[in-house]
Amino acid sequence: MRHGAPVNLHFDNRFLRELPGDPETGPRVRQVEGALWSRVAPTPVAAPRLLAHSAEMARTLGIGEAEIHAQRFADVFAGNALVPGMEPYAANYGGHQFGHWAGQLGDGRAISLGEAIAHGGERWELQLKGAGPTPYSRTADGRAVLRSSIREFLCSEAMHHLGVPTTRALSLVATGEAVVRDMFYDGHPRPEPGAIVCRVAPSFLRVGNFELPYARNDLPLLRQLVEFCIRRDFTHIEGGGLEGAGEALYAAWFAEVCTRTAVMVAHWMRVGFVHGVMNTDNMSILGLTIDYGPYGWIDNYDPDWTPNTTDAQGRRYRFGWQPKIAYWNLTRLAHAISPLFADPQVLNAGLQAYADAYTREDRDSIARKLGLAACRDADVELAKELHVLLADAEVDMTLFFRALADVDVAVPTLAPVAHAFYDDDKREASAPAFGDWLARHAARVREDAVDPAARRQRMNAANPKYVLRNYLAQQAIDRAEQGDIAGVHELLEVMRRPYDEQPGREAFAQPRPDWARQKAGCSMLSCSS
Ligand SMILES: Nc1ncnc2c1ncn2[C@@H]1O[C@H](COP(=O)(O)OP(=O)(O)OP(=O)(O)O)[C@@H](O)[C@H]1O
Ligand SMILES: [Mg+2]
Repeated sequence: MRHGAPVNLHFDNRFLRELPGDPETGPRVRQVEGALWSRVAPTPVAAPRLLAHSAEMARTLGIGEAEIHAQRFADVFAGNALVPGMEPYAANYGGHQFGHWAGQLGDGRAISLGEAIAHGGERWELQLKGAGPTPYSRTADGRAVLRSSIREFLCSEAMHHLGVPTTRALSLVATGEAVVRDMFYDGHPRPEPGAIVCRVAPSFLRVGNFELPYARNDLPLLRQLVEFCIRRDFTHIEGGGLEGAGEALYAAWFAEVCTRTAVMVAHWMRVGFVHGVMNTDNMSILGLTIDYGPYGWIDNYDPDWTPNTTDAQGRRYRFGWQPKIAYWNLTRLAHAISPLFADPQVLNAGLQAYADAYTREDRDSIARKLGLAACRDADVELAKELHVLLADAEVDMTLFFRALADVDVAVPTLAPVAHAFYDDDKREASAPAFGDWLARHAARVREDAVDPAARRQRMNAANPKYVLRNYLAQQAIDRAEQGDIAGVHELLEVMRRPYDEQPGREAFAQPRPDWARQKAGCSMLSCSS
């Protein structure tokens, strides 16, 4: 591995310094006990080539444009070279997958490079996804394919610009190597181009990091991790007069994890995002959206929809269940940390904080999406009735809410939202019901006596014009697989300003075309990535 300093970053690797690690280094697959991480270097790839980067993320890290376009940048973020201060490792975690305890999982293809300290002093962990085998790779290859890397790269940044708490993406690098995948697990493996995304977040700690020491009854390790997480990632709690307060501090921390998770999920529901694999190993302790695998975006409003074909049977991770699944995941975390409490009942306050925060955020979303000054109890019912109508009549969620601002509340009609319907017959059949709902909504809006321009602005800031529709991402992927990366750049550009009207870019704010209804990648995704 080559060393050098092309990319100017300063590292302070507290996770490695302050927490116990695995004495063995390298990728030999193994159970790792008594340790929270294992040193392992990325496996170099044949021909690193930068395909795309996030200008915002690079700026935040203090990486200049000239550095980005040097070959050295692609080498570093493909795992072929290290910047001084980088100390690659894989984290050790477990998880509940589809409701069942799965034992040790860990970073099987993610390799953290270190904790970069930005100019403002913020801490940003840099992590390569697809960087080669680690002790946690089990039977898999440690790699990622281009299609899934494009999806992770674009969605991380799209979510950020939508105001949804998320891990970020700095770069997308082609490896010049093929990766063999059986996309639908149907016995048809084929070679696909490989790629690596460099993800960025203040921390990649997950619920599963806490569950594993609990499952192994390693309480000292569990306590060390909780204390470290508070000290490093929740400094405001630590400084809040609870120093050394043990259980009270832990309980305050748990409640904040719960609150942040509620905020995150409420945003998902606001923008129509379906995560697809809400296993506890994919739940960030910081309340960030993590692991952009078989995720999808709601086209026609359907609370029962999941894009994940691996979950087609029970549809555990369907859109409408996300709030309760997140709650269940938090009960797993509560369980995991319960041995640290003389009376674990205190953790119920944290779970209650989840419920309260979700209700609060959801009501805030309702008010903003419907253009109301504040959400009253009756408005929650109004929103529920709308959801039923949208689902029954097969109406596009994004288009409908965006167009709702165009309905004249003095004389409400269906015309401004008519283009959001996928089916003409269903539109005709549901017109009276929608007419009735729009009339009641308009009457409710009039009660607020808010300036129409201000109301419109507020609605537009909650109802995005542009989301990363599944078929749009797939079109960019199809082009990229043919060697044309421009579609990825174009989508990234559009998704940088999702709430703005962007004249000339109307093609990105259309209903899902018919051909995309049942096409792989557009409505169905497996975990094969
Ligand atoms: N190609 C692979 N090689 C090795 N391990 C893998 C691979 N794909 C997934 N895993 C591992 O399988 C487990 C569950 O996979 P999941 O699909 O949730 O994660 P992921 O997409 O790889 O990563 P992340 O959660 O880091 O975004 C994790 O331990 C993950 O590291
Ligand atoms: Mg994962």
